[in-house]
Order: sequence, then structure tokens, then C-alpha cells
Amino acid sequence: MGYLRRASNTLSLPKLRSLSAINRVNPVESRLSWTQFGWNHRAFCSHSRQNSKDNANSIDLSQYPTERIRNFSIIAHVDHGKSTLADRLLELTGTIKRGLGQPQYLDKLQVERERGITVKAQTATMFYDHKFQGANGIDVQEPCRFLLNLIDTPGHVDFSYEVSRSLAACQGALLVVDAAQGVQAQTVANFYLAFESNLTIIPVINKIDQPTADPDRVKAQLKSMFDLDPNDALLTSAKTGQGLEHVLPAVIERMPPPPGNCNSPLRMLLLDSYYDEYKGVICHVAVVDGTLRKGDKISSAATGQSYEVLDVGIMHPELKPTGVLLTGQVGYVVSGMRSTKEARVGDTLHQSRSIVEPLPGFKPVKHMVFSGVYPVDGSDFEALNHAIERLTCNDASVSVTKESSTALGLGFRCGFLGLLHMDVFHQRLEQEYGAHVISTVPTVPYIFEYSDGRYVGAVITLCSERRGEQLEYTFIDSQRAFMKYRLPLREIVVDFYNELKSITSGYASFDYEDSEYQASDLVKLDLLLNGQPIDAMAAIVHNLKAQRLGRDLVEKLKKFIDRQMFEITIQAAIGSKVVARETVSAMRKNVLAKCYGGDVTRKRKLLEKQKEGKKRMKRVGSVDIPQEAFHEMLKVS
Ligand SMILES: Nc1nc2c(ncn2[C@@H]2O[C@H](COP(=O)(O)OP(=O)(O)OP(=O)(O)O)[C@@H](O)[C@H]2O)c(=O)[nH]1
Repeated sequence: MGYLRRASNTLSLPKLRSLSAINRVNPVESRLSWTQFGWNHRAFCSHSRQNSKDNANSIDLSQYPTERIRNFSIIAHVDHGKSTLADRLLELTGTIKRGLGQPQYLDKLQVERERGITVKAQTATMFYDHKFQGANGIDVQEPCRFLLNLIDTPGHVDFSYEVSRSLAACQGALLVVDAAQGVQAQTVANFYLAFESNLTIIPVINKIDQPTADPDRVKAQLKSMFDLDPNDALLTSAKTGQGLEHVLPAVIERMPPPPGNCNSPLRMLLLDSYYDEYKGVICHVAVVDGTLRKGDKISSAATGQSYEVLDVGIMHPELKPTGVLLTGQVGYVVSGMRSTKEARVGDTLHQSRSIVEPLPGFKPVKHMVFSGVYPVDGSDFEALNHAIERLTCNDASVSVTKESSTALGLGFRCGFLGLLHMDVFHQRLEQEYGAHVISTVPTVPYIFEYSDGRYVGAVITLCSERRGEQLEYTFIDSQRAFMKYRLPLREIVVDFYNELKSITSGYASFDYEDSEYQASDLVKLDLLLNGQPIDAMAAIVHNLKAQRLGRDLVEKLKKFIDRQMFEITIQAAIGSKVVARETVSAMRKNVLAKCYGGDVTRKRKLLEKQKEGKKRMKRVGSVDIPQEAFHEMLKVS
């Protein structure tokens, strides 16, 4: 027999074989000190004296120094029997009474019971009497009582974040595998989570009562896939109780006690939290170093906020106040946190008076699915806000940001670990908080890459349109390019900078210095109103651009000139050659207004007279050009 314990995160599986051999120590000399606990192929243990008489009110945690504590998780693929096994262990230790407890006691949420799956990791503290025996069956010592913290974890991949957080509080894990189904996808994923967390892994082949059970095949799989010694596997049936008596002794003998220094200043890892109507935010914590007592002043390393410890205790399996939590123990703390935002999962809590190095915390969550959540009735937005805040206190793996939709009004954009996680979140919102929501079609995150990749393409186009000559083009780094151009000054003075900023979303910066005069094919472009040149609007332009510019100028000027009693022609010309022309038509005075009926020749006479008058005005008339027209004309380049 042996156990698998990883010494470093970089260790490869084949190397583990020799490591497990190194870790085997002679058990005969063992006393109550983990460093002396050993393991022998023939060693066995006296199993439980049940502790059903354990009186919660008299729990004295000072009886349990770290060497008498074991923190372990149960991990497995979906439905391989974790929760059932957890129930049996709670019964075996008298933590819950047989038959009186509901099946899957630790699956407390309605959604868990309805769906028959675990979605929240749950912790329960058990007490168990154990005595070590030597190879010859002689007791090595008197039985002594151990404090065991069991964490039941979800099996579905969507909730693996719960598993990884739970493992942070453990030193060992029971890897449960269905004796008929063998190793499955989540068995592998969870094994590696535990392996990378440096945990001692004990394989438990469960459901051996099934007719199709084939424990030998599963043992071979465990050996070939994880290099776990087949002799280490425990064979159990959580249904019939077969083999269960070996589970807790194996936990005590093979798993190490929590590390940590009881004389160091307090450091606690915030594992989970939830909101209780009466007590406020209840935090689940693992005390890594030092001691926590009711009445202590503690601070959060993340927010710097301070709190007074109002209540402290263990989950046995319901909240049991103990007034203290010692190094290595897992329990709950009520500290008057008002908002769930204050209880940050992965945060380090410490005594306010001491300065400590924060614990590493947890890896950030990677959201895979996003969906909008809106109240069915828009006026319920605040109530939904409240419900989501409460629920995310208990499910830190959901990301929430406010958003608004034209059709649905104010709501939230939530990120989930998968579709089942999203579904469970919606169901919990409804069942636990009575919130009726509309959720939008789930979507996954995308990264957009614009087809031209960078802004440089647009900048090159702009510069060549402005008759630029490229002198230099280099990349400063993967994000930034440097370009040097020789550009005609006329092309950049007016709006080049604005255009550059606009096509690069403001990222490009621009500087220029004077270069010497250059020979160029230039012409003078005149603007004429009714044949008369307007000096102030004449421009020197490049010959190739003259016609287009002429057209632009003429069209633009037309917009600024009001209609008058005579027709106005606007022309652009290079010398005597007109390159563009527009006409502002005349306003027509109704000279026939007073002619009711009457002779048609009289009407014609009046119209002819009007035409003559207009010709005269056109010749002598002057056109008003507003000041802004001059300004705007400059912008046409
Ligand atoms: N025959 C047999 N059935 C078992 C045994 N252990 C558990 N089951 C059944 O297997 C099913 C799944 O058990 P659970 O304990 O809910 O499995 P789980 O691994 O906690 O499931 P998730 O929390 O969803 O991952 C239930 O119907 C149990 O009654 C066993 O030893 N033998």
C-alpha cells in the first residue's frame, strides 16, 4: 500500500512512483505526530468508535492540534456516488443520524435535490476515534479522537471552479470511481486538479455491489492513467455500506495534517460565503496560521476593511458556534459584513493589528457563456439587482455587469462557466429569491480581428491621397508602427490631423517639420460668381486634383448662397478653362398675381417685362457670400 503525494507542481507522473516509495515510513514507532506516521502493507487500523454522543455544545477545538486534523475532499465524475459516500461517512461518525437525514444530506439546495446533482461544495466537520496498530496487530497507542473536515464537491465540469476552491482547503482527496463505469472525463479532470494542488489522493472504487462492477478493470485504469497503486484502492459500496469502515482510517493514516503555524499571526483563506437573513454574510474559512477568536478584530487583505468577529464555529454539519478556530481548522465566521461584495472568495483575512503576507488565493474564473438577465417587469430591476447580489455571494464564479437593452430595459450581462451553470443560476434566482427573469440567448466570447489588421493601412491610404512620399516605415513593437512621409504642406495644414485621428480611433500621433521646396505641377484654380473671379477663394492646387477640387468647391459654395431675384452661376476655372459649374436658380416673383382672368397677351407682356428687369439686375446685381463660406471653402483640399 502507499499513497500518492505530489512534491512539486512540475513533477511528472512516472517520477511519482519513486516518490511514493520514499514516503513510506515504518508505522510501529508512530505517535501522535504526522512526521512519524507511517504506512505498512499489512498495517490496519481499529475502526470507529462512533461519536454519536458527541455533544456539540461541549466541542472544545483546543483538543485538536493540527496533527489531529485531516481536511479532505471527495472528488469524482458525475453520479459516481460522492454525495452518497459523504452521507455514509456523516452517519458513520454520528454527525447525522442514520435514516433521519435526507438522502444526499450535503446537497442542500432545492436545485440540487431536484436535479440530483451537486452544484455547491459543502463542508462538514466530523469527529472520529482512531487508533494506530502495528504490523503485528498490537496497538501502537490509545485511540484518540480526530477532527475531520469533509468537503463534498460537484462532479459536473461546469462546477469545477467549486472543486478547485475546495481543494485549496484540503491536504487530501478521495477519488471516487464507479466500479462499473470506470474512469470518466471528470475523473481525469478532478484527478489533475488534486494532483496539481499537491494533495494525497486515495482511490475509492465505489458501487461494487452492482452486478456489472469490475473493480479489477478500474484498478488497472487507475494504474495506467494516474500511476496509482492498485493496492491503494479502497473498495466500497456507499449503498450497502460494504468497505466503508476502511475509508476514514485511510484518510487519517495516509493523508497529512494541515501545515501551518499556530504561533504565527492569523491568516485565513475565505473559501465561500452566503447571505443569511438574520446573521448577514456568513463566510466559510480555512485557518492557515494562528488562531481566530470571537471578538477579534479582523481585516480583509483585499479591501483593507476591518470587522469584529461576532460569531465563529464549525459546520457540524449545521453551524455550531465554538468561539474559536485554530490552525488547520475549517469553519465559519460572521463578522458583520454587510455587502456581499466585501466577502471576496480567495481573500486573506487577518488580525487587524498584524501585517501578513496574503495567501495565494484562487485562479481567476474563465467564463465560457454569456447571457443577458432582465426582470420580466421593468419596475423589478432593483429587486433583481438585490437578488443577484445575494446569489453571487454564494456563487463567486458568476460575473455580473449592468447593461440596458432598447427592448428589455435595464438588466445584467452575466458570465457563466457553462450552460448547466447558467441554467442552475436562473433556477436559483427564481426558487431562492422569487425573481422572474427573461434571459437572452446565450452567447460565447469572441475576439474580433479587423480585416486590415492594423490602422497602418488606413494611414498609408490617407498619406498617398495627400500626395505623400513614404520615406520610412518600421515597427516599434507588435502594436506600434513608425512612418515618415514627405507631404505637401498644403495637404496637411487644414484637416490632416483630424482625419488621421479619426481613421486610427485616436491612436495615431503626428508631428511635422519643414522640408525644402519641391518642384510640383501646380495650377491656379479660380472661383467665379456670375463670371467675376473671387480673389479670396482662388487656390494653388495640384494639376491632377484641380478638376475634382473645382467640383467640390463649386458644390460647397452653392450651399452657402441664398437664392436671389436673379440666377447666379458659380464656376471653377483654371485660366480660361472652366472645370466645374453650378447654378443657383432665381426666385420668381408672381407678376401675374393681380391679373384675374383677362387677355393672355397681357400676361405674356408682364412676364417679358420681368425677364428684361432680371437681365438688368444680373448685370448690375452683387451676390452676398456669408463669412462662414470662406472658412468652409478652406476645408476643401
Ligand atoms: N448501486 C449503488 N448505487 C450507488 C452507490 N453509491 C451511490 N449510488 C447511487 O448513484 C447515484 C448517484 O449518487 P450521488 O451520490 O448523487 O453521486 P454524486 O457523485 O454525488 O453525483 P453529483 O453530485 O451529481 O456529481 C444515486 O442514485 C445513488 O443512490 C453504490 O455504492 N451502489
